[in-house]
Amino acid sequence: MCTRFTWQSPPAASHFTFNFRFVFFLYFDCQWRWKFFAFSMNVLLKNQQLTIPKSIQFYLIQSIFHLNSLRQFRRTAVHRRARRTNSEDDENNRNAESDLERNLYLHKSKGQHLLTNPRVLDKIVRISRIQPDDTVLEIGPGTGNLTLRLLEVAKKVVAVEIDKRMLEILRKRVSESGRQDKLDLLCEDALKAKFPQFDLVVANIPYGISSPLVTKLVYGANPFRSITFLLQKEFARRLLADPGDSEYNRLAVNVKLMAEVEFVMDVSKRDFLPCPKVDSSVVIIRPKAEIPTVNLHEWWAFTRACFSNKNKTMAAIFKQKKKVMELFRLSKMSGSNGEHGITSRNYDFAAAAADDDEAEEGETSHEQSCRACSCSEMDMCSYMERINEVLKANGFEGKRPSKLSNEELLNLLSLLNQAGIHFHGQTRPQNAENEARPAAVRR
Ligand SMILES: C[S@@+](CC[C@H](N)C(=O)[O-])C[C@H]1O[C@@H](n2cnc3c(N)ncnc32)[C@H](O)[C@@H]1O
Repeated sequence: MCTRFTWQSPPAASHFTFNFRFVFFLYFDCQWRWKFFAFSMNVLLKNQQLTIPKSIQFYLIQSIFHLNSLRQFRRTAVHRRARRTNSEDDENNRNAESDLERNLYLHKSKGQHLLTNPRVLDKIVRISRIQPDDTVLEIGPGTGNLTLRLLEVAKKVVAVEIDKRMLEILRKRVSESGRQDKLDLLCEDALKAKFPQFDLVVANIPYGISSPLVTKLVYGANPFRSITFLLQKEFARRLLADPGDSEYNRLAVNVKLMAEVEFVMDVSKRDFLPCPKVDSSVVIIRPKAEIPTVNLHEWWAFTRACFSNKNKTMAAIFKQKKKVMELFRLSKMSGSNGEHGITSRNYDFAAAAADDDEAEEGETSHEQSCRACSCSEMDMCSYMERINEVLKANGFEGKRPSKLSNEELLNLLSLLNQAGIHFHGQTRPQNAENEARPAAVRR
């Protein structure tokens, strides 16, 4: 049996529906969701045969006009604000933008959002306190909106850019300014490049490489005075987080060991071309005057173990058989790595940071650990027991990594090391000469 569907004409249009259609047409130049909303309301009210008093109809029409003009006003204001600057800035930005329109397709995958607000650019340069004899490292110069300003105040700028098309535009703009002798350009991936000596870093970086790049600089071999970075707002908040904050995480812990992070300002997404989906923040990272004496490989492995479950208690973290087995495997494995001579100089912390971002999502499987570990069940149990004894004896059992300060974490690591528990085989006493040394020094 089949049911026949017959179309029945809708009830005669009431006075209201006529007016509501008018409202619908007023919305015609608005976004699709408003159109959809107006259309659904029209159908709904028509089928219900509802009538709405004339005063409310009038009010509705008025609000739509009001909304439209507000939106228009906001668009104009943002546009005007982005352009408000002195004439030279205007000229430079216009040239770059017209170059872009003619030649460039901006790749979101490479984080190509150019900072166009001159007031923000000026402030970034001002707060970086660049001296006339400084060499500045800039990662991702793009078309050079920031580079041109850096060249005005620094002795030299070393710019590392992955996109050749950007470099062409940058070269052209810099030679027009007559400062090409002060600029060294490297067409490379900043994560793989070997940076020459520099005094400080100032950059609006591609947000996709924030974590390994910060790690590479803070744990790298180049001493620096400060790093001024424009970062995604959420990432900046994570860097700035303190123990107990919901954003507190392993990256903050590792960076805070070596450096201090200071918030400078938030930057609206409307200050970029093209406009990204997220807001940004400027932060300054300065190396600590005194860095605790700790083996960085050991610290790295320890914080990795703690922060993969940062809200569990320490006892719960180190009771997970899979986790402890993984630790035991790593400590054995890196013991053998010592023969290959991993030292702070050649250990790639940036690559490890990139790996860790993924590792926090999923760990090695139980079977993988067992296979790689090749240890007896008894060895493993005694390792686990020793960890738990130290936690209990020193009151760390019920504490959560996300609430512990770096001092407390350092203390716990030292207690565990004293009890013969190492998270990275290379750090055992016989390899003490491999002690990792931080590159960050205050100058
Ligand atoms: C957010 S844009 C900043 C552009 C410019 N500094 C500005 O503020 O207008 C990031 C720039 O970094 C470049 N970039 C992306 N990934 C990179 C990488 N791995 N190494 C070096 N540069 C990279 C992009 O091509 C782009 O020009």
